[in-house]
Amino acid sequence: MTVETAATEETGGSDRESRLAALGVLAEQVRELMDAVVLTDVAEDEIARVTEEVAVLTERLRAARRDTPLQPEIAPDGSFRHLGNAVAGDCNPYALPLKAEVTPDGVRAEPTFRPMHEGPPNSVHGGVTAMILDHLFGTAAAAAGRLGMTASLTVRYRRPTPYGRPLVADAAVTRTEGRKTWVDGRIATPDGTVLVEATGLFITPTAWLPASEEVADRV
Ligand SMILES: CCCCC/C=C\C/C=C\C/C=C\C/C=C\CCCC(=O)SCCNC(=O)CCNC(=O)[C@H](O)C(C)(C)COP(=O)(O)OP(=O)(O)OC[C@H]1O[C@@H](n2cnc3c(N)ncnc32)[C@H](O)[C@@H]1OP(=O)(O)O
Repeated sequence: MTVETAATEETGGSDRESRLAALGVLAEQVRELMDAVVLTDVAEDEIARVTEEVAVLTERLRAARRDTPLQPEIAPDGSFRHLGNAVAGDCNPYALPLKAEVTPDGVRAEPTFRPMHEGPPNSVHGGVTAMILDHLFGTAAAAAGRLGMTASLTVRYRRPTPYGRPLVADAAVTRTEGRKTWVDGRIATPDGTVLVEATGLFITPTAWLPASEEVADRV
């Protein structure tokens, strides 16, 4: 696997960056739209009118399209980014997007879930929290120079996870063996009450071994 480097200033990189920033703003607006859909209580005829308008906007965006979402790349500032990713991608409305920071122990994030992530009444779907931990764990492995695919993820749900308020998530590599990397982590409230905890096994595909070293310092 190779990770492309985003275009430089000389090759029109700033135009591309400006477009990507605009796409990020659009994606965030669509997240607002998704929450508005799950919470709306407007009348049926208004729902029908809004649906028509959204259909028109969908066709406008389809006027020019790529074959895939934006792929992993090295940003102009040298950091790794995957703007089309379903968890961390700024340009993917499905993404939270998760912002992970590397710490001396592993990685850390402050996710805030949204009403659209509803699972059990008034709390976040367990598949969504598992997905966030999966990605955070992959980031911890990558930051340790061990970029991998999830081979298994064991999740323990301790308390219902609320949406609408900032939580704390962290992850750290606990063991390595050849191409295998084990990661532990959790999502908790800011005062330390554990909501979800998990253990993951990540395996570095042989083809990813060179990219693994390249990406480590850029996470
Ligand atoms: C995803 C983003 C990629 C972008 C990368 C670019 C830059 C990244 C920078 C930062 C990244 C930040 C975060 C994102 C990273 C990841 C987070 C999201 C991760 C995902 O969302 S990812 C999707 C779900 N994931 C899959 O879609 C995997 C499908 N699967 C496979 O692709 C293969 O299955 C694979 C590669 C797992 C193994 O394939 P392989 O051929 O390399 O392995 P092989 O068979 O040789 O086995 C070698 C040894 O592992 C043992 N072993 C194998 N599988 C095992 C299992 N499941 N459980 C327990 N042990 C297992 C064997 O028993 C043997 O053990 P032993 O050596 O002891 O005998």
